Formats: sequence, C-alpha cells, structure tokens
Amino acid sequence: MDTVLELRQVTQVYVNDSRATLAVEDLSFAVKRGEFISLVGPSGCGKTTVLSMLAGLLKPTRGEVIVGGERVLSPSPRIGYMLQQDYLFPWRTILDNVLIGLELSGRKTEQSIAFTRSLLHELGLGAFEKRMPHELSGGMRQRAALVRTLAMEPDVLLLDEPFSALDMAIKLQLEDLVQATLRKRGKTAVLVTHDLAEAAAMSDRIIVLARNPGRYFSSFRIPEAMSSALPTEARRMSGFQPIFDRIWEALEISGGKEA
Ligand SMILES: Nc1ncnc2c1ncn2[C@@H]1O[C@H](COP(=O)(O)OP(=O)(O)OP(=O)(O)O)[C@@H](O)[C@H]1O
Repeated sequence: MDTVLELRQVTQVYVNDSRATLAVEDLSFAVKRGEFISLVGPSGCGKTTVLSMLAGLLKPTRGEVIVGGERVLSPSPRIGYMLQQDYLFPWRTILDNVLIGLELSGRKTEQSIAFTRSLLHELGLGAFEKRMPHELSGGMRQRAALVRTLAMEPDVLLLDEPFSALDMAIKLQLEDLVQATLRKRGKTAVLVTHDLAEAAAMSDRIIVLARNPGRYFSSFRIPEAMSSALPTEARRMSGFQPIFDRIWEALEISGGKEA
C-alpha cells in the first residue's frame, strides 16, 4: 500500500490579538491508501486543527501536509470532509443537496448525477431524493451528507465526529454503513472522535495525541480480524475490550481520561 496522506513535522500556532496558542507541535504521521485511521486524544489536543490542515482550510505554521504526493495549500476535491452537523440546505431537495458540490465545481453531468443517485440508492435514500431535509431523520440526513461527500469522488475522507449527534442505535448502524461504503471503494479515511470504542471498532490504526501542546503520543494497530469486520461485529469480539483498555490507558497517561 502506498502513502496517500502525510503530515511532516507540522506545527500550528494560532495568533489572535497578538496572543499566540501553540495548538500542534512537530506532528508527523503517514496514512496508506485505503487505510482507516482515527485521531483520539484529550480535548484541545489539536484533532480538529489537524483535520483543518488536511482539508487545506488552515496552512501549517511550520511543516508540510501532503495528500496524493502534492502539498495541500487549499481545499481540493480529492479531499472530502464530513462533520457532526449535516449542513443540508433546508430549501433544497435531498437530490439537489447531494449534487451541490458537483454543481459548484462545474462537474454536474448526466454521468455524475447518475452516479450520485446510485449512491443515494446504496445508502437507502433512493426513495427520498425529492424530499426536503426536514422530512428526514438525523441518521438519514447524515447519510445524505455522506452521499454529498462521496459524489465528489474524493480519495481521502475526513470525518470530524460525524456520528456524535446521533442516538446510539442509529450511530452503530451508521458506523457499519460508512465503514462498509468506504472500504468497498478503497477510500482512505481519517476519523476524529471522542468515542474510543467507535475508534477501535472502525479503524485499522489509532493515533493518540497528547495536549499542551498537541503532539504525537502513541499509536495502536487494530488486529486485522477486527478491522476487517463490521464495527458492530468488531465490538463483540473477544479481543475488543483488551484493545480498548490499552488505548484508554494511553489516554490517561497522555494527559486526560477524557478522550
Ligand atoms: N481559531 C483558534 N484560535 C486560537 N486558538 C485556537 C483556535 N482553534 C483552536 N485553538 C486552540 O488550539 C488548541 C487545539 O484545538 P482543537 O480544536 O484543534 O482541539 P481538539 O482536540 O479538536 O479539541 P476538542 O476535542 O475539544 O474538539 C486548543 O488549545 C484550542 O483552544
């Protein structure tokens, strides 16, 4: 597997009103094509900052962010971003919402519309394309947000707490659906989550960050039997709890039990 995404000695300093905050210091890691990684760590360790740099929304103060062999200097269609909130436009139908990225980037063609509609079907929203967002449940809206992201055919998906606003049952279903959809397409994914069990169930590898300033602390590879299973299946495996305990312990040492 080749490396598709890399942070090279990245430092991020925020400066507001002459006050500087060292958010991330000298952070390096690489992610291989098709790999699913999670970033976990105590609040304020820089997880969202790292995603913003990967998305090209924030330029590192020092160091480089590389995606697909190129330096990330601005947002790019090869990098998709899915957030806790779905940001669907209330005045647009679901189909018009999921086509918006293609529309804005001038890539809306018969072919891309057909592809997007096939994604809606695959994610169980085929019958809802003419509905308005308020007619859908929270889980369905998040599925629509995933379709909107995948419609752009990104190589890398950045997932910032995409399930945290959902009920437990919907969250578990969506974890399975998202992971299976990304795996099937060989997508590379970086998930930020406060839910350690979610990280352990969904990922191939987990990177633990420490805070003050945000920096690399440790990483864990999830055994293949677990990472290749659906997250709900992985959660039931006998090896799951020991892995969870090891990551939990790392978090305690890294500066806060709060993930
Ligand atoms: N725009 C900003 N201006 C100044 N400081 C910021 C800004 N955004 C984040 N920070 C600071 O940078 C550090 C990292 O923040 P960040 O939001 O990336 O952490 P996080 O791990 O995602 O936190 P959480 O888990 O609470 O969402 C924190 O100290 C935070 O206060």
